[in-house]
Amino acid sequence: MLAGKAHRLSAEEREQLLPNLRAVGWNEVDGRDAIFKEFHFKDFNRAFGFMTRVALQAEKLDHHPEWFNVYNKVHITLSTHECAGLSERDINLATFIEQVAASLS
Ligand SMILES: C[C@H](O)[C@H](O)[C@H]1CNC2=NC(N)=NC(=O)C2=N1
Repeated sequence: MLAGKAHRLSAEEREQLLPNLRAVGWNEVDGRDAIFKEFHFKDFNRAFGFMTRVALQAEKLDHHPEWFNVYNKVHITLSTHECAGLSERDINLATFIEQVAASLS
């Protein structure tokens, strides 16, 4: 799960890993090494159901999102404190988040 220390993704790793996430709406944050996406659901129930599933997995992975929710919207920023930037942990969590969102829409 948390195998060893997190390292900031290299340029090569970014080129390999980020396009898939960009293609589904994740963007790099200006002025900070992090990724961001805005999710919209049908209603609060769907949004909170989504957050609940993500929260349980985040706790399992010991890797947690920075997020903001109003009604049916959930804004998520992912970054890794340990390396002060984007690591593979963020990619893994974003990939899991996509699976949950797909199963709820
Ligand atoms: C002490 C604890 O393991 C760390 O603070 C974990 C918890 N959750 C985390 N979440 C995120 N997004 N980045 C981290 O570096 C991180 N570190």
